[in-house]
Amino acid sequence: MPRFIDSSPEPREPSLIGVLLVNLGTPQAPTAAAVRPYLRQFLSDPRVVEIPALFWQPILRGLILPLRSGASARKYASIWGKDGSPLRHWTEKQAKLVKGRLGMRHGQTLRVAYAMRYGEPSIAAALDALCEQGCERILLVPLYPQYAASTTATACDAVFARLARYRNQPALRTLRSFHDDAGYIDALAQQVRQHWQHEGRGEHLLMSFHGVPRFTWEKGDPYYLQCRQTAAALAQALGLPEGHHTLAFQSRFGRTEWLQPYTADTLVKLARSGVRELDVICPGFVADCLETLEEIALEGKQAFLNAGGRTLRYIPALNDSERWLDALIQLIERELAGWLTPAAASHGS
Ligand SMILES: C=CC1=C(C)c2cc3[nH]c(cc4nc(cc5[nH]c(cc1n2)c(C)c5CCC(=O)O)C(CCC(=O)O)=C4C)c(C)c3C=C
Ligand SMILES: [Fe+2]
Ligand SMILES: [Fe+2]
Repeated sequence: MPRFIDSSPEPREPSLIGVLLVNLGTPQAPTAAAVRPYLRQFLSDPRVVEIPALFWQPILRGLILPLRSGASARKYASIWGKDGSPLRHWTEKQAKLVKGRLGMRHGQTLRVAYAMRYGEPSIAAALDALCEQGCERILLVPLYPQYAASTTATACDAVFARLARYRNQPALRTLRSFHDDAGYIDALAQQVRQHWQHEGRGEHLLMSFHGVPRFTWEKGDPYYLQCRQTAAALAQALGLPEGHHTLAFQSRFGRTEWLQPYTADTLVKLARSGVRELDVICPGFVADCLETLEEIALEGKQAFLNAGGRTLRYIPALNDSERWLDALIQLIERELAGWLTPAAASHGS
């Protein structure tokens, strides 16, 4: 690989804008052989596991990967659809819908692509393709409502690292977070109301976010604060009184303390405190994935029932819902503002 990626000297289509949607990534198949390289890439990211590689790599390769790959693959198998991984399916669909909607308004000037931070399609390949098509301005949209170094920042890192190899770099903007965006909160509230209307309403709403180690908050990561702000805004939008909603953090990994309260403990506590019918939403995931469909809708439900609960209804992620697409388009157009008008207008026709 050359130090710099040189583009050909002929002029291309003038100044297009590229929108790159990025989500976490997923294995190619629900098998140990496919989960292993995915987990290796994911858990070797120093933004995700903040232990010096010298200590961590032997543990990861000698212990974690051999033990976890098979177990994780079985979990993936339980949620794998006819379209493969739900996370990939929904992300691809979101990109297609964004492309269609933005295309109607700015088709001449915009290109839309999606990529995964770990696995395929890679950020490097998607970025190269956008620049090959003539995009001289790129908007990066990490699909994480709440900013975390382990998600948003590492997606940006991967884009910056690829651009570091370019001779002729595009201009770049990044969407930092949208945890308190009115359109996003409205889309979540609508998702809950629709669920209440069609599936019935539980006595209590649990809002479960993916956890991160507690020390990341102490070191300045705004993730904890932003999750609390999202939860408060959603409870307010739904008019939920105090005592009828709870915030918790799921998916703990490793031995260090993570953000509390833990979702697993909270499910048991709620059941023991007499809640019989529980609704659960995971506002930090804009696409359904292993962590929602398996950890909450299957495992979490079982834990709640075992502790005395009667029903746990999982409220699907925003996926391809109308209001979420509206909100996403609005977020993108707001970020693109100075680029689209009047500059885009002069290229458009
Ligand atoms: C939504 C935000 C996410 C944050 C923050 C996050 C932090 C984080 N995750 C791990 C470890 C694992 N996460 C895994 C799956 C997974 N994580 C997210 C999102 C966030 N992670 C998603 C969307 C998914 C699902 C992917 C899919 O294919 O559906 C996994 C893999 C599955 C497993 O083996 O359990 C691990 C491992 C850490 C350590 C971390 C913060 C430090
Ligand atoms: Fe995760
Ligand atoms: Fe998990």
